[in-house]
Amino acid sequence: MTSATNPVTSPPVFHVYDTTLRDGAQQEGINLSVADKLAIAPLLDELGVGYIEGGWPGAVPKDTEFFRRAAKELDLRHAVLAAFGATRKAGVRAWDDPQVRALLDSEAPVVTLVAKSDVRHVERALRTTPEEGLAMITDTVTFLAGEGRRVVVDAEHFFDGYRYDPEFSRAAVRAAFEAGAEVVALCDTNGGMLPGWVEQIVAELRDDLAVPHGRDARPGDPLLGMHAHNDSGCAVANTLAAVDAGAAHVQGTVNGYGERTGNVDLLTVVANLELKHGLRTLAGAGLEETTRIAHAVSEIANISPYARQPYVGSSAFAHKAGLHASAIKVDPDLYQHIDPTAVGNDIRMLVSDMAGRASIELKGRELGFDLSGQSELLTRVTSRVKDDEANGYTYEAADASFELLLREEITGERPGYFRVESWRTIVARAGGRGTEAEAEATVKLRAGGERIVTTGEGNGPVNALDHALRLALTRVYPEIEAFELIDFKVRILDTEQGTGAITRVLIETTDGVTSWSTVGVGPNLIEAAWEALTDSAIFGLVHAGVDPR
Ligand SMILES: CC(=O)SCCNC(=O)CCNC(=O)[C@H](O)C(C)(C)COP(=O)(O)OP(=O)(O)OC[C@H]1O[C@@H](n2cnc3c(N)ncnc32)[C@H](O)[C@@H]1OP(=O)(O)O
Ligand SMILES: CC(=O)C(=O)O
Repeated sequence: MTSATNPVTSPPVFHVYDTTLRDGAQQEGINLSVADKLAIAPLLDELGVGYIEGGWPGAVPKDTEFFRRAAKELDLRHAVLAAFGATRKAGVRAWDDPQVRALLDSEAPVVTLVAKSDVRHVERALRTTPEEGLAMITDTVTFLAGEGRRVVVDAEHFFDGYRYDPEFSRAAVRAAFEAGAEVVALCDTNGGMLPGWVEQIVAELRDDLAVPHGRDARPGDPLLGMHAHNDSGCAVANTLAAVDAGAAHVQGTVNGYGERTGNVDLLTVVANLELKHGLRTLAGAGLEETTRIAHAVSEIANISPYARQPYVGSSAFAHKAGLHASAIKVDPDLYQHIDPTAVGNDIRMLVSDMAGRASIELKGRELGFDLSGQSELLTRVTSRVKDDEANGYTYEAADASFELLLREEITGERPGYFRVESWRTIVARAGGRGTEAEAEATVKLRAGGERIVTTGEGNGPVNALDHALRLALTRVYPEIEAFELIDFKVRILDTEQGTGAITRVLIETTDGVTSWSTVGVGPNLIEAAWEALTDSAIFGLVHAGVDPR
């Protein structure tokens, strides 16, 4: 039912070229250390890309160091390293240009040269003639190929240049091939192309230069490649259009990191090529490791994963609408374009006011409860979820609270770890504005056959309540010590009845191994937080396998 097909063709020549460590690092907010790059490269190799562009040695000191250490420390099984740099400067000889020499010194087997292929850039940015612009390409490629390096040329601004003056852009690509470049990657540097334009230009250029179509290419043939940016939101479509038109080399970055709106997401491109086009493009662990590797790279880059990222995002196979769930119950493929396990991802059911009984049954299954055939229970839970959500709760962001609700409906009661008698909190400020507030909370509860009264302090009322609750429960349930509150979100909601605002609090707790989220709703922040805190403690104890004492 899914539109995916199994990989059927292994083209004799097809390059997956990763530039996360170079172009990806050009993203605002990313700053990769040498150690970060040395940690990401093996992940890319494990995925099975053919090329890892490590950076620009000679221009960026960290990148010079990366290549020095990579030669000693990396043991790549599938990928080769590529050093990125520019063609020689205008008016100097290639071997005299220190930046060209730095590319040789990097000892990378592949050198990728950014070359101007838009005549306006040659004249206005390089401030030289078209003839010298072409000579810069010819000389630099000839020199590096003569030194035994495999050369890729990134034809910068190729598409914009071709639309303005096709003759010069074509001549730039021809010059690169004639001087010995193995691949010329056509760059949509400004990211403004549309798929139809790309397809037409690549096809035209391939015909003009007699470059074989990717599907017919043999080792040693000149290859065209695609390097896309996402400024018009078409980077993936443009890359696929280039492949359709005969490109046999795709460049991109993990998670689409890159300048401005990013480079093309190489993971999406590869998943589309493998699962939709039936092309085997990866040499290593392959697609099933994609989700893990996407998240590992985002962890190292210190960028939160994007939930709605195609294929690998946590929402990529998350289903919210009740009607979807009812069909998924029959056959998951009815609402999925591929089997998520093909890319190492998983289906998830979201519980909300849009849920139906099928959603609850499937969510229950996900949580380990078989609710099939329990029609009355499913109806009860569904309507309780809808009522609660109308009152401000949100279960799709609080799986743990939903599980407690479900357990309560199944057994008729909440797990009885403790019984709260009362709680209160006060905030005091010693001086005026700018002085630190101090909060204190007192909790009275019954647990383990005793009455426990504790006082906790904190830098705010919720923090003080958390401390007091923990102090009380730890006496009977020392397991609580491992729990830590890691996220706290507050939202003020308007009630539908127009009786004023209510507050919703979502908290995330970890035991160091897993984490869980709970929700609380109340007329103010403190009451809402108290509900979320107590749910969090109960859920943590249930999942630690602790019996009520
Ligand atoms: C499209 C892309 O994303 S390509 C990758 C871009 N990445 C980066 O820029 C990151 C690393 N860059 C750097 O460290 C610096 O910008 C450097 C070292 C490359 C250049 O910095 P500087 O030496 O200070 O040069 P400056 O900024 O003054 O000017 C750039 C020079 O490169 C020349 N140049 C620019 N593009 C090219 C090119 N494709 N080929 C050859 N020369 C080029 C310019 O004409 C100018 O030459 P000039 O010094 O003779 O005037
Ligand atoms: C080379 C490159 O990164 C570009 O043209 O976008």
